[in-house]
Amino acid sequence: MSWKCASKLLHVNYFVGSGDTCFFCRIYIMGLPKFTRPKGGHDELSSNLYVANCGPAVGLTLDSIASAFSSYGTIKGVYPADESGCRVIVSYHDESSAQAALEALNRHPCPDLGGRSLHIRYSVQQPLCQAVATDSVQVSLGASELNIPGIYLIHDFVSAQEEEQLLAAVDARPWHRLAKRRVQHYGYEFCYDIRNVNTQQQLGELPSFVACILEKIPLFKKLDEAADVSLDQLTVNEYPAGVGLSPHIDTHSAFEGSIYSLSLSGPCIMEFRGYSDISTASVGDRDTESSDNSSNFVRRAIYLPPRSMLLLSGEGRYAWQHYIPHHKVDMVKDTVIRRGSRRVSFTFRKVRKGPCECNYPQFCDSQMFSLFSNSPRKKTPTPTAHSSPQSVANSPSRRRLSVGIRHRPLVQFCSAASLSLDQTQNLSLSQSQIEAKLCNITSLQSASGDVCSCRWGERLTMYEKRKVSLDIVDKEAGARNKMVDDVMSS
Ligand SMILES: O=C(O)CCC(=O)C(=O)O
Ligand SMILES: [Fe+2]
Repeated sequence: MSWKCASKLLHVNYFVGSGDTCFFCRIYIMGLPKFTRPKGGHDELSSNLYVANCGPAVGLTLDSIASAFSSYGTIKGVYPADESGCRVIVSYHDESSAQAALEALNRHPCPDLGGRSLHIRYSVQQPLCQAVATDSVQVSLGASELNIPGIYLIHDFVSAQEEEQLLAAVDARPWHRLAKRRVQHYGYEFCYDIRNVNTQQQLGELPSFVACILEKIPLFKKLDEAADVSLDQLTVNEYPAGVGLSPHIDTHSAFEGSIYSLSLSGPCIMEFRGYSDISTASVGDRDTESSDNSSNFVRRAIYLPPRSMLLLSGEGRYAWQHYIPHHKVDMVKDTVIRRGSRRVSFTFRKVRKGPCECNYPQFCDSQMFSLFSNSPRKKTPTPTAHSSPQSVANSPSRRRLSVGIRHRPLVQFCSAASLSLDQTQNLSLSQSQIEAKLCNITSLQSASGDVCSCRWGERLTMYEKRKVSLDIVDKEAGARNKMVDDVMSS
């Protein structure tokens, strides 16, 4: 029996049975039901057997196992029970065959399987709906089906041989361990605490082993006008099987428009979360690891097979969060896939030298300030909700009052000014002093252009939660304007 690989009809017939690994994708295709590991000491009679000490990892092919067990009845199939390679499910048409096999083979050396002693129990079938995450969203196989402006996917961007060489190259270099995954940085280091790069410290050119990828980036030129920018930052992520990535938008001020992400070794589902009404979203919502107001979001998902290259640009890059659900099993169309191996991604970006001037100021850390200033506004998507930041900014009585800047500028500010967070309380600085301290936050400006005081108040305790605000309050305007605050925190 052969099964079709879910990676888009390309790898047909590389499965000899359900549960095998696709030669190309290294994913398990589970076209048939999943079985639970039997619990407790009392096995319930079943037509399915859970057989331990048996499988490809101990030198037994699925075919040889099927042949040995077929002496006791007609077999429906033999499937890996998990990713170990040494536990399988043998499924019979009837319970009596399973019972006969269990009695004959359990804990006895099995001559047809090299004398190996098997540990056999009855196994129960798990309903398909339990095998797949229940919160799943329909997964697209291509970018046009995904239908998010600015997101493109090219399959087979690198060859299998290039993939092997790329993996060998990074595996020969030191990994930096994060909580759930390992990373390597080239060009510039990406600092996860401030979600930005340290532009003062260049690590060097991108390594020569990625030349084969950089050469092909202009292939995207037809799709994305920014495709010929010279990319200078690379983050390599290694995700163990089933490990994902939290929702985020890559910091606007850190990187220029286009972001390229090459998937290697294993597949994943990447999900995207956009606001159903983009105008009501704000910069504070860029990173929502803990909050999940799902009714405001539109969710989409795309299947990223190994060797595919994803491009995030335009709206998809600036206004949609992307993330990888922590799933070991996903549903792609009507096929259940299991993430059976690590996934290694190469994410290429171009470090931004000036402020971001995108058309999505709601999500832009460079432009957050100007939402509240008198300066002429750039073209932005028209807001409709009357309580949106834009409408506040455009209302004369609300101008020149307050600005909220999240997390990264505050940390940058404190470290540049050699201040502890406590010292920022009631600190008085001129606008130019602040600008100078804030390094590359060149868009920072006071609405009135006067002396500002950096106030640091009740939100200090939220610092740990990365939701901190630095409020730069125009002194002339006096106390913070409550309405602006309300909008900021809504
Ligand atoms: O692993 C990936 O493909 C995405 C990585 C990513 O989004 C990031 O590093 O910001
Ligand atoms: Fe990202």
